[in-house]
Amino acid sequence: MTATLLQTRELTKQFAKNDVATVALRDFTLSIEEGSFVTVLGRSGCGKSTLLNLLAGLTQPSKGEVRYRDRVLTGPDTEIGYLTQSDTLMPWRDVLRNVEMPLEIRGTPARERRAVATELIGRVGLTGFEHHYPRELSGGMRRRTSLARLLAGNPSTLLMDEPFGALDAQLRAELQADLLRLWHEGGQTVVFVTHDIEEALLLGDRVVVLGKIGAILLDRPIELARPRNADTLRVDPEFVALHTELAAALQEGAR
Ligand SMILES: Nc1ncnc2c1ncn2[C@@H]1O[C@H](COP(=O)(O)OP(=O)(O)OP(=O)(O)O)[C@@H](O)[C@H]1O
Repeated sequence: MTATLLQTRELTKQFAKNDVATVALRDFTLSIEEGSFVTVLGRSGCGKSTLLNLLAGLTQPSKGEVRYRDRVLTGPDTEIGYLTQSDTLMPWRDVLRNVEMPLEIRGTPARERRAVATELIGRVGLTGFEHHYPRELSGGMRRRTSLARLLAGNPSTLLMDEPFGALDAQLRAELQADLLRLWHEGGQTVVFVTHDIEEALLLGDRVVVLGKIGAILLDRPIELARPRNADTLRVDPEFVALHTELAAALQEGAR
């Protein structure tokens, strides 16, 4: 039996700016099982990034709580890794030293952190680029470096906010495949935010569709066989039916 790892209870987040209040998320309740790959699908502005920031412990809820391994999350946790939409690589550090960062923070001895970082750089396909700086890399290579840095912290949970959104279709497909392989090898729990239906179906064990202020419009297990190949899936009747169902839910949420 799988255990619940991450749980939100009536999570609400309200922002105030110039005396105007915006509710980004209201009474959001969700349980995520350990080792699962959950994709969160929703249109722009529905509260996806707000949700991930709360799950990462980076912001505190206005109401409700996030529980991680059955304790209330009150701040960032080294077990929870977060890959944001934008690049947060240190421009003055080369690939190797960027990937070493989480290990450095933890006080891992230099020799060991070099070995771990070098291995991870290999796993994301960047061997040979250890001494390149972020400005000398393509967008896809920067994302791979960010992924390696995320894994260097050895988190058991990966929160990913549209991590491949800005990449061309081919690169995106490559990184999706890399991520699935790394997840398969590592067994982490993944919460992956996207606004792309195909991406949600290609990656997830379960798709949660959000409407306005984080209302759950649909929470659907995805039983498509793995490994999933985008080209063959597109003509798979089960995939087509799921795509139609998710598109309808998204449309409903826009009303
Ligand atoms: N720091 C903030 N201050 C004020 N309002 C905010 C803040 N962060 C988010 N919001 C508001 O909360 C709502 C949800 O924003 P959020 O970034 O979570 O949406 P999203 O679904 O991630 O959007 P996108 O897909 O475009 O990234 C929006 O109306 C946004 O303007």
